[in-house]
Amino acid sequence: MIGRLNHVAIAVPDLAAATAVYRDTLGATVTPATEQPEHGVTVVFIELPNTKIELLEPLGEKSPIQAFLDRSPAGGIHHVCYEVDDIIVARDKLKSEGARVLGDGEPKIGAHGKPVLFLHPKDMLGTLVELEQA
Ligand SMILES: CC[C@@H](C(=O)O)C(=O)SCCNC(=O)CCNC(=O)[C@H](O)C(C)(C)COP(=O)(O)OP(=O)(O)OC[C@H]1O[C@@H](n2cnc3c(N)ncnc32)[C@H](O)[C@@H]1OP(=O)(O)O
Ligand SMILES: [Co+2]
Repeated sequence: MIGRLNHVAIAVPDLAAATAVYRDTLGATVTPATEQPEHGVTVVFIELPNTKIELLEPLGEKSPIQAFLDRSPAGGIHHVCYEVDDIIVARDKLKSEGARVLGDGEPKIGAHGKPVLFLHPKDMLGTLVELEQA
């Protein structure tokens, strides 16, 4: 059911400093920072030849990544994002097999303008999984 690895996300306490590491130290191509108020994060994408790295900084009072950063103040790998052809078909199959879909269970529009959903890390081998419609 899952297809390409769309991105690996890293939660960071300081987005500008993290972007500089990828741009200046690692020599990668980076996108401008974009606020995603519906998701409670500000995002920079690092464009690699075969996938992307998504740097995430908390935005607003109720950011979903704040508790993660409280536990790991230096930051760390937060989620992986896989592409699926049909996010509703994928969601319903996963739910029927007992996986918990986070939030109200309905897709939101993600950073690439496509529908996304998140699966609880306790149902996915301790890893938060994002699904993005291809
Ligand atoms: C920019 C848009 C979009 C895109 O297009 O790419 C994005 O990527 S948005 C990214 C941010 N949005 C989200 O992460 C939404 C989904 N996440 C959530 O709803 C929450 O973060 C969460 C997964 C429910 C966790 O919230 P938290 O407040 O940390 O909950 P708990 O404290 O109850 O944690 C429960 C349990 O799970 C462990 N945990 C939490 N986060 C992670 C994680 N990222 N990876 C692995 N494990 C995680 C946490 O440690 C707890 O474990 P125990 O202590 O053993 O119970
Ligand atoms: Co993501």
